[in-house]
Amino acid sequence: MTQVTPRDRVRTASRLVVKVGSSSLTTPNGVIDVDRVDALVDVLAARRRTGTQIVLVSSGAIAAGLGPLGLAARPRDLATQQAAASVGQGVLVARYTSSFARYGLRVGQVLLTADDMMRRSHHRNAQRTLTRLLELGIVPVVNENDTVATDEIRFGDNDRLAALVAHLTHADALVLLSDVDALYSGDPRKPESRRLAEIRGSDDLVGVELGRSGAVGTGGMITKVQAARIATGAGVPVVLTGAAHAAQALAGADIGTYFHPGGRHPGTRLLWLAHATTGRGRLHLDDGAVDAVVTRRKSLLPAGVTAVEGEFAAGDPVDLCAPVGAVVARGLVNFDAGEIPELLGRSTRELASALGPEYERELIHRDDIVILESHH
Ligand SMILES: Nc1ncnc2c1ncn2[C@@H]1O[C@H](COP(=O)(O)OP(=O)(O)O)[C@@H](O)[C@H]1O
Ligand SMILES: N[C@@H](CCC(=O)OP(=O)(O)O)C(=O)O
Repeated sequence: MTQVTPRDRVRTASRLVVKVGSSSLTTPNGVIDVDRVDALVDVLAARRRTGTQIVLVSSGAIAAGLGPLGLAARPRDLATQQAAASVGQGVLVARYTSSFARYGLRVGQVLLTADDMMRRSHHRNAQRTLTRLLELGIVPVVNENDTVATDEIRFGDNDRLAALVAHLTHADALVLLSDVDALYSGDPRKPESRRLAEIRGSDDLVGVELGRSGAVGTGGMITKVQAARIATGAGVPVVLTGAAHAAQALAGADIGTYFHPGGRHPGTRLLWLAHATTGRGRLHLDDGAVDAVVTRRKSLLPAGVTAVEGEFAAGDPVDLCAPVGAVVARGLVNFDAGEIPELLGRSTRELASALGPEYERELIHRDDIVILESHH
């Protein structure tokens, strides 16, 4: 009898998100490595044939645009990166389209921004589209919408985006494929570094050296571990391994690193906010407001705010600080920074009668607040 292992959750998953990094898809001179794309698609198509729904989160737009644009290395400036992504994304999706067509499968391109993951209305939109594509038997090929993303709002790496997509689509598992075959205790090129086969929680990561990436990738191990935290925090197990081991990883073999899922906790739409962004400004709360927001999970009203710092626009993430100054929560604010001073300390009813009914809304809706980990 075969033993049941945690990795059976990957082997038996009926919905999988698979993320593949730039370094696994392109050659160092900035063109798509057709053989490696085909090898990956062979594995995904085989799994698709067993009925598993697959969302492919694929990086590589910028890397695949370098060759066509005659660029020797990944450009530093955002505009040229965006130009490269614009050229490369088309090439990449064309390649996936023909590679999946060998198996009679179709792909659908989905380009997402951080906003699409954060804001309620956009979030539902993305969710609806992805779910419909899967129902139609299509393989969604997801990437960040690099051409419109600015430095501030950009993910920059697809690891965290993939974790959010896994949560959004209620995937059973997330598979992160890279050019390294596992998470190691230190730089994998050093002989003393050991493969970490399983991570059960943050304690297992104490002392692990998370380094930067190679030539074409962006996040290195830091963003992969962050992605694993986001996904496991939403109850989704994660396997991290090399793209060359994709078949074994999907079959639940003891390869790479398996991150055990935690219990699902509410508010995971905002995991991005907690893990992957910083506040664009700060709101200082009085004790009553801290209690309302953190303990009673209420919306933040202007009456409990004593001061505002920073330049931000309605919809931006801001940090919520306790009177002693510690950041206790983060939320998506409903007003521009410049509008807030005249609202401070005033009740919503008072504001509505003085300024008009549109000022009766909360400063931050409770669904748009995430309590930072140390304050749970
Ligand atoms: N502790 C570690 N364990 C494994 N790999 C690590 C570690 N620290 C840094 N790395 C580096 O992270 C790289 C993978 O990240 P990245 O280049 O961003 O990949 P991708 O393009 O697949 O997203 C590996 O090539 C490896 O050299
Ligand atoms: N959206 C970008 C992803 C950037 C990137 O290099 O990501 P990754 O290889 O996953 O670290 C692209 O397609 O080029």
